[in-house]
Amino acid sequence: MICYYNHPIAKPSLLRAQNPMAFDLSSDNSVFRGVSSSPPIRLRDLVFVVNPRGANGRTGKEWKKLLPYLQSRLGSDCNICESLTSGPSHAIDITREAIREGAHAVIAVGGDGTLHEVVNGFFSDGKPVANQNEAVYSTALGLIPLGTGSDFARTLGWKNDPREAIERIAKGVRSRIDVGVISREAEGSHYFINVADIHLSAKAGYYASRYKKFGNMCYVIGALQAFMGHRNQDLRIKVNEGEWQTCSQVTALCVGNAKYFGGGMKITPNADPRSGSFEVVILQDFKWYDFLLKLHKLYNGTHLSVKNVTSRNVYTIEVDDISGSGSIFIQSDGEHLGFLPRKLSILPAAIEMIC
Ligand SMILES: Nc1ncnc2c1ncn2[C@@H]1O[C@H](COP(=O)(O)OP(=O)(O)OP(=O)(O)O)[C@@H](O)[C@H]1O
Repeated sequence: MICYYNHPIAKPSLLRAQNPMAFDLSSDNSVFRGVSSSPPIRLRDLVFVVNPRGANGRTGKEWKKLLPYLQSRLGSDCNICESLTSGPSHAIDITREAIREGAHAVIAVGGDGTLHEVVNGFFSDGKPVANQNEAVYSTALGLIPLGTGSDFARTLGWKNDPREAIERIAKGVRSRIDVGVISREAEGSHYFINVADIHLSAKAGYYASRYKKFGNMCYVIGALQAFMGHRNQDLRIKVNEGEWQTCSQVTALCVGNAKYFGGGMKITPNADPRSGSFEVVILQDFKWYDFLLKLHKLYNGTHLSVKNVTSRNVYTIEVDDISGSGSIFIQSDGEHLGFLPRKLSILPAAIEMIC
């Protein structure tokens, strides 16, 4: 059965079974019982958070076509709740509400931006969102990749095939997946599942978001625009709570929980979201022509052997903008987070994901 969940503020009651002929809602909100004398049937509540505007509207169209298949494949075991997002950040609210109501899984349907918002919805005020039904299970994250870039799916080796994604959801196998927690002075925590990055790449991402109608080319256009007026900056970093060290003339600093950003650029090729650590790749003293000459290496992940590119495996990293310029862009999974404050730290956290 399908329940529709299209309100700006998610309505808890819509998580329940809707067909009284088939199911009788028990006093226990989390259990649906058959009306016959058969033993209790536990249906999994799956909340699909769909960005109808993802991939220039393709996500919404594909989702409509997919829904009958989803219903036939999962409908006998699951309550399928569809929730269409109405705009940026809505997926965060829907996810928090669904977790509080005891959903078994919240499934992001769209691109990396939607996935990023759903991941952020797993947390609130710096803590994991708690299920208010005191259920013994925790809510898992799921993904049907239907966006422009699908960078996270790429890291896990998943094809952009929604039916394959539905098979994964049907099997329901869960794994622990890392997420990065960004903490800034005077700001709440922010979470990423792909890559958090600082300076040129973040500025490029900011401009790229204006050219989404050009598909993956938007990232190249954004990068070229970002180089205009760009200046490399000295930064200090502290990894694994060790000593502060200066990194001179930083072009970009990328913290990878997963391997890709920018629609297929393999920026942190050794990152693994199941490892409990991040790969930090730092590009130093790059000129605009270095970027053009080495672009293909950034895409295929062979840039680590290039001069002025370093990579290290870290558990935590702190970044200090010693210039105090306040003009260094930061982004988290492609979301523009403003400018680097004097201090920023990145730590690991984890959630369960249907893999
Ligand atoms: N109804 C909506 N209208 C406009 N924007 C929306 C709506 N719902 C969500 N969004 C925003 O759209 C952004 C991009 O969505 P999404 O990631 O699904 O697609 P994409 O940009 O095509 O894919 P990718 O991020 O993989 O490149 C999200 O970060 C979200 O803030």
